[in-house]
Amino acid sequence: MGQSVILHLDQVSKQFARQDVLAVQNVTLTLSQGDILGLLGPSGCGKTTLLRMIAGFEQPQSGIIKIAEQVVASPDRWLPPEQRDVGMVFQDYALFPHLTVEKNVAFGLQRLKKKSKEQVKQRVGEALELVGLSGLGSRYPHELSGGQQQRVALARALAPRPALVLLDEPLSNLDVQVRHRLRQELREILKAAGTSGIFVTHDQEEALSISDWVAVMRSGCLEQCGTPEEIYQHPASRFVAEFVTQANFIPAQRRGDVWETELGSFVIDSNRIEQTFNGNSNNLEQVELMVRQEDFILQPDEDAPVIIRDRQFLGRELHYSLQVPSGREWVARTRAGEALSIGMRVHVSVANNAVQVFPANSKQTPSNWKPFIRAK
Ligand SMILES: Nc1ncnc2c1ncn2[C@@H]1O[C@H](COP(=O)(O)OP(=O)(O)OP(=O)(O)O)[C@@H](O)[C@H]1O
Repeated sequence: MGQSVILHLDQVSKQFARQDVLAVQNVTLTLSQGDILGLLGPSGCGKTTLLRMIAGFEQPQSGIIKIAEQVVASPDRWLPPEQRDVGMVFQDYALFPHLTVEKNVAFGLQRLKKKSKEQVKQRVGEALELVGLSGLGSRYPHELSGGQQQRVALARALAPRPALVLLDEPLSNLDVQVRHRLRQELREILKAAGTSGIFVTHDQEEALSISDWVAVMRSGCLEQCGTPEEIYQHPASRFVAEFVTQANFIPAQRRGDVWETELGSFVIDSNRIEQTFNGNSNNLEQVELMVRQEDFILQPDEDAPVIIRDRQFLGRELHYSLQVPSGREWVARTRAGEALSIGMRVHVSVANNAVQVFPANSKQTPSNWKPFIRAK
């Protein structure tokens, strides 16, 4: 990460009243100045609760939260949201309908004392320019598109130049094209402002494309935190692999140094397997090999046992559902070119033998387990 630390969470937990399980459990993480963190995970995993604790809308049961070196929540200290130097952007924009764009943005500056009218005007102008809305200051929210309204919300959060901007599913109310465009803009705006940001999403692609760091949550816990590339290429658990990469898992049986699968055999160096399973691989007979959708290579072959059950055309890509003799279904993704027909038999191989080994049939990955990547 960069230099100075903007946010530090130490063992932060939260349990809501009348709930048996913790909504957030012992989360520890650090974010550096200027970095963007995506909080990713399925519905109910605790993303919003964690964000709200950082913002000051929820109080943790235990743990410490520091923003820009200042303790904002701990067992004996609590700062309300307005004293935390954070900006917040909500999913539904939360603009004041009766105020113009300028006044909405200026509202964010109210808590900054000793600002003259001119200074407020200048800050509002700068914030609107940053989000590309100069010239629209006298409009009302209902005179703007959804994407423009969300940019006003972003300008309002950025105008006071907070240490940190927190965004709760900021793009999820927008239609897909605007969402894709604003994704890139959001990153550029935060980078141009030099502001650190944390945004919550359950959209893998969104998290990977906007963030410098991605934190994947599961049942209140942090399952993995890393760069988008690390998360995608080296998922630390089967949960992350399934949630982020939507990879295929193929059972493999040991025959000496060779692992046999429905796809054929893979030679995997036994030292690496030892490392992967922390020296507990002696009696290991079965594993699962993870193959990412884009690493499958499909070739028409009348004698092959794999059949194309379905095909989806997605513009630049084709998605194939593959039916294999065991009854499992795999998914392959190829660049759109000559499409293979539904019902066709195909020989399936793996590009560069890029498989990753996971414990067999284990949705619950042991905590001391490290993934093994076959060299590409
Ligand atoms: N105010 C509350 N009172 C009681 N339980 C709550 C409250 N807010 C959230 N929860 C529970 O805490 C857990 C985590 O919720 P949270 O909203 O943080 O999840 P999330 O990952 O943001 O989900 P989503 O993506 O659906 O918004 C859930 O089980 C939820 O039902």
